[in-house]
Amino acid sequence: MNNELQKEQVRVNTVLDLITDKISKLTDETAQRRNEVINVRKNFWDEVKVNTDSFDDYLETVISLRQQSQLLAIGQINHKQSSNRLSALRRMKEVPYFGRINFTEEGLSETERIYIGVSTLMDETGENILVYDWRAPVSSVYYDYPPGPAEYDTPGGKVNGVLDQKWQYIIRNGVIESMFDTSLTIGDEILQHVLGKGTNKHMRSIVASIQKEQNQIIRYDKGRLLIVQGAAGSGKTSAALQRIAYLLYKYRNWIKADQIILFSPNAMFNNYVSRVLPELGEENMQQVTFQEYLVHRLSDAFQVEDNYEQLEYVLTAIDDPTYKTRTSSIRFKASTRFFETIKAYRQSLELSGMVFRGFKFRGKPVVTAKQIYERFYSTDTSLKFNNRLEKLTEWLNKQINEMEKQELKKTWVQDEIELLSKDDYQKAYKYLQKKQAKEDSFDDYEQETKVLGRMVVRKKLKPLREWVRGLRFIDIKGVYKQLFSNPTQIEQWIEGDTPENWEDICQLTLNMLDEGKLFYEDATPYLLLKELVQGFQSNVTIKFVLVDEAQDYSPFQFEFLKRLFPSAKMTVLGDFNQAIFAHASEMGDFNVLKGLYGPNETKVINLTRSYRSTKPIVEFTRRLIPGGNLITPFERVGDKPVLTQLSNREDLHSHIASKIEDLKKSEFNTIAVICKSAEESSEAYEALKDVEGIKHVKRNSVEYEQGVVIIPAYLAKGIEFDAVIIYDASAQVYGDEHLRRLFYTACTRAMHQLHLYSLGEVTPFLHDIDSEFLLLNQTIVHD
Ligand SMILES: Nc1ncnc2c1ncn2[C@@H]1O[C@H](COP(=O)(O)OP(=O)(O)OP(=O)(O)O)[C@@H](O)[C@H]1O
Repeated sequence: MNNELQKEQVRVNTVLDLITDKISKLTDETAQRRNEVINVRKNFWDEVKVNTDSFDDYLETVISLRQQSQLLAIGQINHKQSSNRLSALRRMKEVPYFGRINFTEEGLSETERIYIGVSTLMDETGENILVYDWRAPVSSVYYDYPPGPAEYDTPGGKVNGVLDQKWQYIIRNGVIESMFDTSLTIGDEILQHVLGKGTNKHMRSIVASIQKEQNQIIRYDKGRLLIVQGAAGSGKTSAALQRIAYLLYKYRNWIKADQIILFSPNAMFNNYVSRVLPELGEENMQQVTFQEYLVHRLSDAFQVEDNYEQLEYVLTAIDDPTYKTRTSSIRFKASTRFFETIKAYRQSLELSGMVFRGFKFRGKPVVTAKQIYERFYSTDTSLKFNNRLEKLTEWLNKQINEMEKQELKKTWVQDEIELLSKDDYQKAYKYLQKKQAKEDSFDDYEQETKVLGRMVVRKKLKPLREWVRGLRFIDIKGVYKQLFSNPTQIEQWIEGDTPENWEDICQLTLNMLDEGKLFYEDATPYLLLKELVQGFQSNVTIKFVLVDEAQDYSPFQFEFLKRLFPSAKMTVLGDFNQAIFAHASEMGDFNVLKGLYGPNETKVINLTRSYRSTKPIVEFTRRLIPGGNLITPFERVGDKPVLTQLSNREDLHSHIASKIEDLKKSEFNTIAVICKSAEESSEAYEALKDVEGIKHVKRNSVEYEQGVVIIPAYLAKGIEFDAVIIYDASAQVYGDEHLRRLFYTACTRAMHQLHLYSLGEVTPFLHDIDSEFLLLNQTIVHD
């Protein structure tokens, strides 16, 4: 052991002793606080005197209740703080820190050694920092600078200085396994160390090896919108999660984890990333999929198609007679042009065209749709649309009031009074007693009948009033349908030409709506139109929104998110080379998004270095896409991808099965057989189900499975596997140019090994790839 290492080990030992000591004290303290909370809970009602006889007694009861609740809340906060601190110390006991900088602040003569770890650690006096949290302002120097002049931002302004040395440590169980002077060594040993290992069941934090450009993403907090465009495996998701941890640290007094929301592609991905924040000592943010939100808002009116159902259709239903119509419809309905059309359509509703529903009471019309229409369009058009709707609501309520008076006189009311329950009579009696106290005299019987009658009628009218309050008299489905009911009328709202196959699109849409179904491509436009008409629902408590796999969202959906979260800053992360949905061509890059909050509020960061896969895999995958030469592989050795061409399905399955067995022997944690679609996955599973432990991942799978899985490419998005087998890379399966990005997405899931199989002629995507980058296992016929 060299001298420097020995000295550093001594420091590690001292720090660990201190941590052990703190853990032991804090364990007692936490237990004590826990007992305090339990005691308050147990004795809660003993300390509260419940007495509501007089107003003073009531007041006293409320005060003592409030005091007890406060005591409980304080106890719970104290307990949570000490138990959080305890978990942080326990984490530090394994790895107290991972980095160090020697930094000399301008104007000071002394060079300070700043050690960086997952959390702050003070010495016994509480005055000196032994370890700085990775999110502390000074820690950014570690991630941002090579030795030389350096600076960092603090709330009080910039601090300048000189970074003399930068060290990285690998500490396991309290022992320094290795330490590197990163200013001297070439390459990044920590990265090599981390990336060389196999996959984990859950994504891990990258705190010890955040790269400079990733650090920019993590710490950016200026404009409303941060756009991250990054190659496959460049650490977009990792940086997004570190960013959340950073925001929770920086704004710890202002925001809580549930004020941050991450939009992710599916439930399995949620499960895959669920450990990163707890590992960093933070609570998880809210995680949702856009689909979940759509279902939440629309499922009482429609059966909403799922985004993967739509994709599966696009991938497999080529022979369907309406295929062309449907795909044009998907592209058009996701476009900015359709968004503008909807806005223009909504504008036209100011003058005419709203669709209303009349309503009946006891089988007789109260107001007809025609009357509502006439009333609405007789209001002053200079008023705002929603004010006009308010006025209409008032008018409708008046109609109900009028009717209430008329109904009171009718015989059905008497019949209903007789059917009233004891409780109802009691209520009427109490009401009358109160009234009697105010008024000198009245006719008991007559009054009672009136009160009971009103009670009956009001109860019956309640649903109607709620109906009006919920603006259900607006037939939103009818308003949306109207947009498609006459194919030529779109000309008045659309800019430029009518979309391709428009007449057929209209018919297809109407058919679906009549069946009570909403295609995925219709869901956001429908919801947007609904909100443009009825007023927007918004959530102002959310302060940060992060959208991962953002290339799969349409500009429409972003517009929607912006309106839904008006107080939030947005981070959008994506890669257009992995845009796999049929509407993808509508947004070839994120430039459209610059208009969302305006260029001054928008920052774009590009990530071009790919960390997930070994160098030979990246050398291959980057050749699959245009502009792939801009992607730089991280220097990690490995085997070249291999292509095996087979002429019949039995051979294909036996080769894949034996490859899986070989890979299992290499002790890889995760091996994925990636298919084009769910349909192909089912086929592959049927043929390979005898492979021991093989699992079939479907749309509704929640757990990210280890071992061997068969999975459609679109579900494998965002996650990674030690070894990937492309089930069938033939021209038959990946013949169409629009599948290039899906194919690229599938191949880029591999960390260490990539094996491609092809049944017959190979996909044209591989034709131009030199055998230097893709080893051929069998003879391939090149065109
Ligand atoms: N700075 C880093 N240090 C260590 N590992 C890293 C770093 N950056 C990325 N990685 C690793 O690279 C892999 C890919 O990262 P991640 O999934 O975040 O990339 P991505 O850009 O979201 O990929 P994709 O778009 O393909 O889903 C992960 O295993 C991650 O841990």
